[in-house]
Amino acid sequence: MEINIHQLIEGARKAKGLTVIIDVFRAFSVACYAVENGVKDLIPVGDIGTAYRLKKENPEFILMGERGGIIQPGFDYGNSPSSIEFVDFSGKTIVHTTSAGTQGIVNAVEADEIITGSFVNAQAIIDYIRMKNPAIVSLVCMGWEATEEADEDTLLAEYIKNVLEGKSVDFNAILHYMLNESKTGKFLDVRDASAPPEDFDLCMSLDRFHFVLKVEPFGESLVRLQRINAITRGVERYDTIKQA
Ligand SMILES: O=C(O)[C@H](CS(=O)(=O)O)OP(=O)(O)O
Repeated sequence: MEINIHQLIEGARKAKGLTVIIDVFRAFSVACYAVENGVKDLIPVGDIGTAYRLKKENPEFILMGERGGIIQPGFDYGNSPSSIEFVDFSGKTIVHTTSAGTQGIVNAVEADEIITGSFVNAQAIIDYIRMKNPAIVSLVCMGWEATEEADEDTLLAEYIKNVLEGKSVDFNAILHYMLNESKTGKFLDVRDASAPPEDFDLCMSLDRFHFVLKVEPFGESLVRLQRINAITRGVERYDTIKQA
């Protein structure tokens, strides 16, 4: 298995094989919280205009996401896991657009298969890659606004790669670095209310969820994130849970 780490939009465009689009702060952490809370269809889009159009055509849809980290006019939620941690989304459709994470999905045009990446489902991602055993794995770190590399995304990519290659990992050291040294780790502490400090803990909550989110076609031109549950952690058994 060849495992490559790529960065930012150009990295997403180069990604081949089984591709993990990584965005720890916060797109693919908040996506896991939304899916855990029962969302029926989670539709990632790159263009905010597409999000507004979908809402206009389907007023019952929920808009979630950000530009510059800030919730946008007409949006129901920003990109903050703490704002949705206890929201019941059963039966709902969410359209999600962000500056970095969802841009990676729409740019990974060479990938055979795309799943999302965050620490909250790291072990499930590792187990899923092992189960699929592809020739090439691409780990794409989306960074800040998809233009500047971010520590947390690169650290997750290295964590996944090291585990897959049988090397040791130390999540406590990662956490310590993110809390005390990383510029992007401190970022959440000083931001406005749309990125409250609680988001740090929720995004760095290792293996809180035992599913991966796989990108699959949805309708004529959209994609959605399909939940694939890990039945047994660390063992190569998976069950595909079709969303209702
Ligand atoms: O909302 C976030 O935390 C970030 C903000 S930024 O655009 O990367 O600065 O968005 P995301 O797409 O989740 O990285």
